[in-house]
Amino acid sequence: KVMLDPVTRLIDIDGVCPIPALLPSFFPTCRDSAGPGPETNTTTTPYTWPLSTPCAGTGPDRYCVYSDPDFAHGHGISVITTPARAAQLSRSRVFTSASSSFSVSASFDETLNAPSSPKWRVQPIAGKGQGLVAARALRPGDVILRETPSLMVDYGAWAALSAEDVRRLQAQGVGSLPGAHRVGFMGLSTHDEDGEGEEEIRGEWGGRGMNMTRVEGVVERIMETNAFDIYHAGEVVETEEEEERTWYTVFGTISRMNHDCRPNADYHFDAATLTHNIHAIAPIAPGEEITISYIDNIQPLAARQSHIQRTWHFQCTCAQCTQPGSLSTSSSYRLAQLIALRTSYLPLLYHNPSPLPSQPPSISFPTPQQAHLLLSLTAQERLLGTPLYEAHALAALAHSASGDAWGAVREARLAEEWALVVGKPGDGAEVRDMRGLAGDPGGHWSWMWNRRGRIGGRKGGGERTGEDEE
Ligand SMILES: C[S@@+](CC[C@H](N)C(=O)[O-])C[C@H]1O[C@@H](n2cnc3c(N)ncnc32)[C@H](O)[C@@H]1O
Repeated sequence: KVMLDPVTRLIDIDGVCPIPALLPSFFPTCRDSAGPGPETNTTTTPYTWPLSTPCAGTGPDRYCVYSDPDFAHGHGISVITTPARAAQLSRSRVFTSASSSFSVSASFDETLNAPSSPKWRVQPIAGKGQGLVAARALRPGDVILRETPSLMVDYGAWAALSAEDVRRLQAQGVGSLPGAHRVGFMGLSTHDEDGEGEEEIRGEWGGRGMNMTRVEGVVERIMETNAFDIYHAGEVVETEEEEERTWYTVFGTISRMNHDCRPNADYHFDAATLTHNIHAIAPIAPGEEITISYIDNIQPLAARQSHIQRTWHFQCTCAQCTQPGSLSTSSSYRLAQLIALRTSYLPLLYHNPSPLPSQPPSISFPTPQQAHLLLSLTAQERLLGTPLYEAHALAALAHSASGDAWGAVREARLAEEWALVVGKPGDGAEVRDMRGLAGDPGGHWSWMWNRRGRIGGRKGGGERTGEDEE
């Protein structure tokens, strides 16, 4: 039974937890109807969502707000999803293992009236609203900021529910965050098409003076302006399809970071700790703005600008977008070549099922010359971080495939370095593969692949025969 309360406009499920988001302390017994999931190992303890209403929809299309105000040492989190997926999420390590609990690296600075840390602060940036600025010198690879989500919305909600229901659940999710977190969320930017600008709603949430329809609209625009797509948040899933599902996610402080087509920081989401991680990919001086790219920045100027305008409604004026005409033309020729090379050879790195193949793939390797052109174009375009890792990794494979051990070692070491700078795990597949190639080129799966390919696909690093000779 799902009912809409005519006064509160909230959904009442079976008369349980009628308005928990507004009065959490009055409903301490509200429990996730999905119940705790099975323990994944002996060191974990079952987890139940302290709050799990309101809901909308029925059957498999039933979506609820799951909230935990104590999550991440009192930072709090709200999640909108189905009971089944909430149960999958509640089985992940971050919820079941005390050692995985994480403290958000920001604290609130009363003088600045904004969150801050020894590494960064939030402050006004000319022409961009607020932004993040380095509080001290940062080097490539430094972790600048780690943060758990404020609100995560399962993309399935938009297919299953009406837009009004999604809006209502989103506002409820925000209402269930702890007070300071909620105020911070409501202060996030809502730059939208109508040029309405920022709106702030402070004060008593759900109080009589609060117009909930307006709040729902503001929360929706905050989501549109600030959300990241997160693929797989660590849920304990059973199928690959389930793992592919996406979360529309806002982070209280990371959402303050502005865009640059050639940013000095990059991000990656760590599902094991449910944290978004921001890393420096260039040296950043104290007082310099810390930026990320909102888009795939290896695109021509017009495509970058139209994506930014369409989604975030601002004209990108970063250095890359405002080069003098002749430099901009050169850049577009370079980008066209860069994109062609990446399209041909990047699948070599991201070959399924593992990020780097343990089985030699059927696709072709670049020649060392092509790989070095790709590296040079990447550097000429001032692309750092992931594109540079990818270019060095392809160059390492190209040298290895053609039997040049010294070139392979040099490029594999650089690829390993850039993989670590952008936050790829030290024991992850990408780093292990490059470390393995640098340590023992002759034992790597790619060694002499071009030669082996030419003599009929003989696999393995067996002894060379007369056939191998040129
Ligand atoms: C995710 S928010 C970033 C934080 C925001 N500046 C604030 O004050 O909270 C995205 C919005 O910031 C502004 N913004 C981000 N990058 C910008 C840039 N390079 N130039 C101008 N405005 C920018 C745009 O209004 C955009 O819609």
